[in-house]
Amino acid sequence: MSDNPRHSGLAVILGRPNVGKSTLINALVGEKVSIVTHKAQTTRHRIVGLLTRGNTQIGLVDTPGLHRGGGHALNRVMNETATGSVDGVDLALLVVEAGRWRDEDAQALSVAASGGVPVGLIVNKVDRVTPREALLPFIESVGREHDFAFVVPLSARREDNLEPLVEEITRFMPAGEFLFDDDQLSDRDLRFMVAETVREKLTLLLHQELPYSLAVNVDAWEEVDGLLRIGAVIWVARDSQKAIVIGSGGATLKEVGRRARLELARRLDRRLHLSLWVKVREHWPDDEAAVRGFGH
Ligand SMILES: Nc1nc2c(ncn2[C@@H]2O[C@H](COP(=O)(O)OP(=O)(O)OP(=O)(O)O)[C@@H](O)[C@H]2O)c(=O)[nH]1
Repeated sequence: MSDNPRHSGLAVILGRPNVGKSTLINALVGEKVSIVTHKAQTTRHRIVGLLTRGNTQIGLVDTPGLHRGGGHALNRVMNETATGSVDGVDLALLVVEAGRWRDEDAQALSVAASGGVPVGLIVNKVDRVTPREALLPFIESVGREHDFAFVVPLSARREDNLEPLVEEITRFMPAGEFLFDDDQLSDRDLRFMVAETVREKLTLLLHQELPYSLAVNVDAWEEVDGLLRIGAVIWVARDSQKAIVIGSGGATLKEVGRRARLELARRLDRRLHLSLWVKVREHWPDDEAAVRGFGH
């Protein structure tokens, strides 16, 4: 038995879109908790992934990417979510892309620093930089932007150099009982996980044509004799998008349902039936009430 006291806390992950935040969280937690695609703006929700190592439990808070401009209500809500997510955490982690520092990175840094907590710098995608020494001038120049608590260069995609990051984060977790159950991977409920899985399959299948203006809402959930029946609505903004989501002869929607069902049956470890409907709600990304109603 160890007498070491437990430590538990929250680390928020910030960074402009596409720097690899979701990939990093997935690599750290070792389970898919957030969707990853090649497109920016896929992470719209605040997500907590949990990492428990020995006596320390780290809650990772994901944020939507920080967007400039914010003409759409959707962007505004996303920026507010990102800004609010630094409140009440123990550590902020700023993720940047090796060799690329942009205005949006500076913006993300100012959000990270606004909480008054230590900010650690993560330089991701180092696999793209050869030779490795070419990284040093970049790290030095970004280091001048803020008094960072630490700097860890890594590759989230290749899961390279993650351990030093976990050690650094661990140093900033305050003493205290675990905030979450040991085996809990995500604080989001199962319905949310189902909605995200459906949205992910749609995003992957419709890559070029995909409207960002797409949301998934689980509205039926019933378990009878070991069979889980789930119903979900895919909301789109226009009739033309509805046609794209359904596909010729319903093929696209059917394939989305098939892929989502297979993955969910495996993850939830039970038999399930998934029904999907497509509904139109015009211009929902411009409608702040609708955006909030969808849980952003
Ligand atoms: N080469 C390389 N690519 C990476 C690495 N980490 C992530 N990527 C890629 O970068 C792209 C964006 O990754 P995401 O994890 O979706 O980025 P994000 O910061 O969560 O993006 P938003 O959801 O838009 O905020 C994906 O194509 C990833 O595969 C890495 O270490 N090396």
